Amino acid sequence: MDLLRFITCGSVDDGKSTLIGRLLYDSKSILADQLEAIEKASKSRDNGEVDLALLTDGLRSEREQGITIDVAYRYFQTTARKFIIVDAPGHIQYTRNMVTGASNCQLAIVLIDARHGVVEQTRRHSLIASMLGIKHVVVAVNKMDLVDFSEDVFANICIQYTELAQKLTIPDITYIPMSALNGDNVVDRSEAMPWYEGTTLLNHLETIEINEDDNQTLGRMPVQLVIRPQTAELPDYRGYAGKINSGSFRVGEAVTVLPSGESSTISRIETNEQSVEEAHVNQSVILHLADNIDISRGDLIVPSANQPLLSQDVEAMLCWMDTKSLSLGSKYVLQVGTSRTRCSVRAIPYQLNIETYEQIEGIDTLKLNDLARVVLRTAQPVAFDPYGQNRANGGAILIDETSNVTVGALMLQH
Ligand SMILES: Nc1nc2c(ncn2[C@@H]2O[C@H](COP(=O)(O)OP(=O)(O)OP(=O)(O)O)[C@@H](O)[C@H]2O)c(=O)[nH]1
Repeated sequence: MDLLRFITCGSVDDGKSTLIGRLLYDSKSILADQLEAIEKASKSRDNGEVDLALLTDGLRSEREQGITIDVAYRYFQTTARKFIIVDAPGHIQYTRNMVTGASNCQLAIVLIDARHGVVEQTRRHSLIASMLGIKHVVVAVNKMDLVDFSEDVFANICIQYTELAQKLTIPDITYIPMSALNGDNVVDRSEAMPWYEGTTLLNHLETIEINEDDNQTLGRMPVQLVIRPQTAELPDYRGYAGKINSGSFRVGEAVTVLPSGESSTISRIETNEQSVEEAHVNQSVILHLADNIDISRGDLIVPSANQPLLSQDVEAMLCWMDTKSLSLGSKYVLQVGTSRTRCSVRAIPYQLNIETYEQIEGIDTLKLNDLARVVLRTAQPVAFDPYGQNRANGGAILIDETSNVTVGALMLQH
């Protein structure tokens, strides 16, 4: 059964927690004891109805403050698919959490309160989803019950969003009018909106085609470990273990090891202690090469016929995640896959205004949650693909050398 990982984002009070609760409740993914606990907790509230947001608001501090403060993950499953919900908080200061949560999602649900239409947060979340290469966005127009289930209100919001999306790169956008509170169009079709001919949210999540999103053509395997037992039984054993990030590899294929550029052919592929002829994306394998070449952790094995970029000058979109600002000229460690190298920030061509998408030039420092284009110079050449072509080998992080803290997320470009 395949897995869909999606993120939910919206402003505070758009109904994110209620929507997730409704999805779990109506798809019968809640355990009986959880339900009982929620029913009890709800009774002490105003009207005694089951408060679905309680299901979702897992963190104690969240309940104390009444807002979501960190990324939370929830799992559920239907007969069609397994799901991981990444629940990102709505607050402006938590852009970095959304970047963290969304980086490996295939789909984003952008919640819009039908009464308010597209707001600042809609622009911000959509920009981040687009930057992170999320191909599928569901615009969930929620609280339709508060606008009399009006088709006009829904249509206007679709127009507003389409306009915004023209400045972004989101290939697939689906609009669904719903009421998370009442359950309209979440799992069950709404009777209150007969004018809506589309599918329900859950049905959309269950049926959307995602397999083609994984990059099938660019074989990339970052070496995690060189295995050389050098025991009496296995005197010559030498394998390179790692997880295939994208594409596939087969026995007999000519490969190149980066950054050294040395070449060989694959002589054997092991997975689960079996030899296989071919291995694919997301499989953990041990590759054996016909020639003895110098390979260590952090190297990237790629097909000789289809190599990534290799450069010491790297451009990227950056989300700055540290409370300490970034300034021009600062030095960090750049990590791509398993490879690490030192780098300095050579230039900040522009910062992105997250609401208007304008490029602001002449910037020399970046604050927490800022998004900007940066130019880095690295100590060692870095092997990478442009993020837009291959998320798996085009995403990177910046690490502060002294604290070892991740301070930035990068989408590498040409
Ligand atoms: N009328 C109506 N109210 C809704 C609907 N969905 C959510 N609400 C209400 O809106 C309020 C906010 O809902 P939440 O689910 O807590 O909002 P949220 O977006 O998760 O907020 P945070 O997680 O704190 O960022 C609650 O009072 C919900 O009952 C809806 O479809 N219709």
